[in-house]
Amino acid sequence: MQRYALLRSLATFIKTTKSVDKVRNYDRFYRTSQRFSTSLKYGFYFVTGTVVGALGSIVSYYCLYGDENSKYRIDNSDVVQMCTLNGDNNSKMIKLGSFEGDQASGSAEGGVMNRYAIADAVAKVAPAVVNITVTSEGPPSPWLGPIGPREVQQSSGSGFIIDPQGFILTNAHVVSEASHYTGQVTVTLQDGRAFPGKLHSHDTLSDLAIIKIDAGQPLPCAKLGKSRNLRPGEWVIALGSPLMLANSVTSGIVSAVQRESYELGFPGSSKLAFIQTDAAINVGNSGGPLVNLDGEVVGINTMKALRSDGISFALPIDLVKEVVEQLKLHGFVKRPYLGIKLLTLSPRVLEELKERDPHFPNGVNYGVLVPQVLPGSPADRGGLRAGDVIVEFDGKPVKSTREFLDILGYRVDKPIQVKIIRGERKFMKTCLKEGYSPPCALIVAGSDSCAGAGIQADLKTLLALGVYGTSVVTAVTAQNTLGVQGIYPIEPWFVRQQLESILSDIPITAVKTGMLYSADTIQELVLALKQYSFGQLVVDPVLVAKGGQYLLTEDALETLKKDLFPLATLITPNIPEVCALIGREVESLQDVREAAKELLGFGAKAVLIKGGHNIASSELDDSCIDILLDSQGFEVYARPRLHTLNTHGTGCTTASAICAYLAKGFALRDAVANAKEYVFGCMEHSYRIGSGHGPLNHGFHITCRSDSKV
Ligand SMILES: Nc1ncnc2c1ncn2[C@@H]1O[C@H](COP(=O)(O)OP(=O)(O)O)[C@@H](O)[C@H]1O
Ligand SMILES: Cc1ncc(COP(=O)(O)O)c(N)n1
Repeated sequence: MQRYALLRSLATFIKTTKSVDKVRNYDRFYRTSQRFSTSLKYGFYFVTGTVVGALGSIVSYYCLYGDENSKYRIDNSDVVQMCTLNGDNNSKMIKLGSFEGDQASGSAEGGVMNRYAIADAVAKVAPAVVNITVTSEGPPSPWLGPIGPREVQQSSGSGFIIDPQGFILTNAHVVSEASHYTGQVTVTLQDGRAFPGKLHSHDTLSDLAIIKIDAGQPLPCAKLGKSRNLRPGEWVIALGSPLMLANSVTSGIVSAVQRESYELGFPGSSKLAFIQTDAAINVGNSGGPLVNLDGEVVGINTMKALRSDGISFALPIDLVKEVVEQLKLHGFVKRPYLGIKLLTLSPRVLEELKERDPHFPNGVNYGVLVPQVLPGSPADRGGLRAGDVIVEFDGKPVKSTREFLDILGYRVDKPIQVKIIRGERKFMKTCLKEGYSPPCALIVAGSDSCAGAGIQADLKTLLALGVYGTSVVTAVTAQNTLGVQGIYPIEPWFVRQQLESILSDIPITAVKTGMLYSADTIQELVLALKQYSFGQLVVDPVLVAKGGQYLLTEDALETLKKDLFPLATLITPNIPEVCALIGREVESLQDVREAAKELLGFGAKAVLIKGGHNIASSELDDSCIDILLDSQGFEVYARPRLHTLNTHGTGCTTASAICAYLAKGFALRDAVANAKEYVFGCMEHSYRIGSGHGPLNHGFHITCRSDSKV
């Protein structure tokens, strides 16, 4: 009867608590996932929305050709044949891997699995597995508002003790969703003792959180194994509290060892690769351990696919260990940043590249291609260039982006040697692995007290697009949606002082200018730009506000054209500004094209004529057409005209959005296209504020609600 002993003791711990699911229910995000990955057959509920953020801009895959990692790695030879464990016959045994030591993989030669193999593994880890309940207040009653009683909400998930002093690991979503980290956490141990838990630290990107409890005595800990040793087909066990049933055990096999997050429809979070398992994982299992037959934790159960049985995902413990180390050290996770894009050179990709590009280096048989290096990034400073093929990273050969990312790891501020092939030559470069910091841009413009245009709009735009914005103020305006009531110019020498403060310290990769007000201020700006490196320059020649007030003195127009335009990557006049700059009217699209050619003559590399203002011609129908002229010729960007009064700051926002994309390393034409989409979204979701030309909604992707539409 021994085989049932553990099950009986487990049954005594099964408690029913009022609980809401905490396992990731992927169905809710099915549509979002589909947008990203049309090939996905299943719905997924992702770890957190923020996953698609910072890391994606750090090192991201070019998935044009797919990746060899995206193929299922299960291979028949890896799957161990099982016989049933039914009956009381101890002699019914199957051979399975020994999993001992630091071998890269278990082997069927090494050990024997008996009927208690799973129960024995469970016994080792079960005392460290906990149930986590979060109690929080629900939203205010729709009838009584803040004065009414609030419903008490409870949610529950799993976790496990990793330190005898009471540190417990779980998923961040177990403790965040219901409560935004403000609810009360209760941790119930396997023996039924319950303690209040405190959130020690969390990392939403990897969906991990550490909870601390004070039990007054050392607690049993789970032993952490190595996920890199896992093999498809290997037995694994999931422990936790599915559907409120605390101390539940399920088992299955590893279905895939490295299910990349982009395969699940989560682009950007390229560092995450999950263990896929068919062990039954249900709502409430989130944060619980996935364990090997040695009773060692190899993963954290994090999410499951709906519309299918037995497709669940766990965060690999090797990644978890690195995150936990940082969480314990700093309370947050510093992620290494190099600033490159990567493409695995699989045999198929190599063949295609060699066919397409006669200059592709002959000697390359494997490696990772660098299609883009972000300007000013650690990789750029280390000497990496677009087109390089990385063949060795930190002394280890690299054949895929996954191998590259695994070597990159989580530690920052460490120099790392990169062996590359460039053309027919091999080079060794050293890059410093730095913590991620966003690209930095500088805005030189006037302040708009109404905050729809000027410096305020520009900074909001940069923030919304993931760029760190700095500012030099040229003038302060008293302004609202009806017009500009007053202008207080900043002395040019003080504009210069602001410029020096920023350009001498912050690594600026793009500058945008708006209202410059006077010729003297333009001169100071030109001098500073000639003295410091600043990347790309977008000049929005702000001449007149929407209400008709002049934002540039008359004598400054010539200085703008003669001295500033020649330094510009792009100038972005609207139609009235074009007329003022070339001294004649434009009435048709043909006129606009002619004007663009003339404006390019002032020395900027490109000109974008913005089409928010109607021109006399009926050619435009009901569209807003912007026309770009650069060294490659004309490019047209068209969008339907939105019938809204909220156009305060459209020009500033367009130029600063282009500046943001340039700072992020986008090519000019892509920067313009993306900026146009962003401004359209800001306008489409703008609020009705003020009684004149209302501002845009620069944070529409954060605040967007159906009632926010005008
Ligand atoms: N009503 C509108 N509907 C859609 N897009 C618009 C509208 N008004 C302006 N835009 C777009 O906003 C950007 C800024 O253009 P514009 O309004 O001409 O600049 P400015 O604010 O300098 O006058 C352009 O991309 C333009 O096409
Ligand atoms: C300080 C300042 N700078 C620029 C503008 C132009 O605004 P728009 O983008 O609507 O042309 C403005 N109204 N105020």
